[in-house]
Amino acid sequence: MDIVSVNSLPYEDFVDVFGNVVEKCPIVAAAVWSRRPFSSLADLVASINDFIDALPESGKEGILRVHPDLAGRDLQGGTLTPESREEQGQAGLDTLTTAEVSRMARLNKEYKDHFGFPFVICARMNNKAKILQQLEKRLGNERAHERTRAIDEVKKICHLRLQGLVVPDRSNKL
Ligand SMILES: NC(=O)N[C@H]1NC(=O)NC1=O
Repeated sequence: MDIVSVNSLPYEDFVDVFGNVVEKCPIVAAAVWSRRPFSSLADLVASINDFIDALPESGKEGILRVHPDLAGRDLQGGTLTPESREEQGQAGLDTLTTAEVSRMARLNKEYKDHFGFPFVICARMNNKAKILQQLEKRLGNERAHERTRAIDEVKKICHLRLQGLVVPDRSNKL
């Protein structure tokens, strides 16, 4: 879809198409619809990022809390969103050894117990080794810093999901 078509979508269709660019947060798409027309894909990305940045810290933590664990119960039970399933698969999280699954589960729990939200990282920009390494490293961060770090990852995931939905603008190709 090009940006002209994006701008012509009624809000119901806009939310159907973009409702999961931020995992399980269709309210983000519903909110930014009123910021149309978008001049480009980059403008749509910026509008979503601005909306997220303007949320209170509790809202940002809410966004983090609806993310599924990496290599967690939803992956094993087949209840991930299609987007998350694809991303976790690309990072190799669906082919972990039993020992790796246990290690991931232990670290995910430790992280969640410590921060009160799940560990979030853009799986497609990483692989299982890097994800485990980052999980251990970020456990040592101060809470406010880590919340910002995790929201930055949400933005990266969102950007890649949007790139899969909106064709680049013609002006960018010239
Ligand atoms: N917990 C977590 O990071 N989940 C997300 N990461 C990603 O790339 N897709 C997700 O669902």
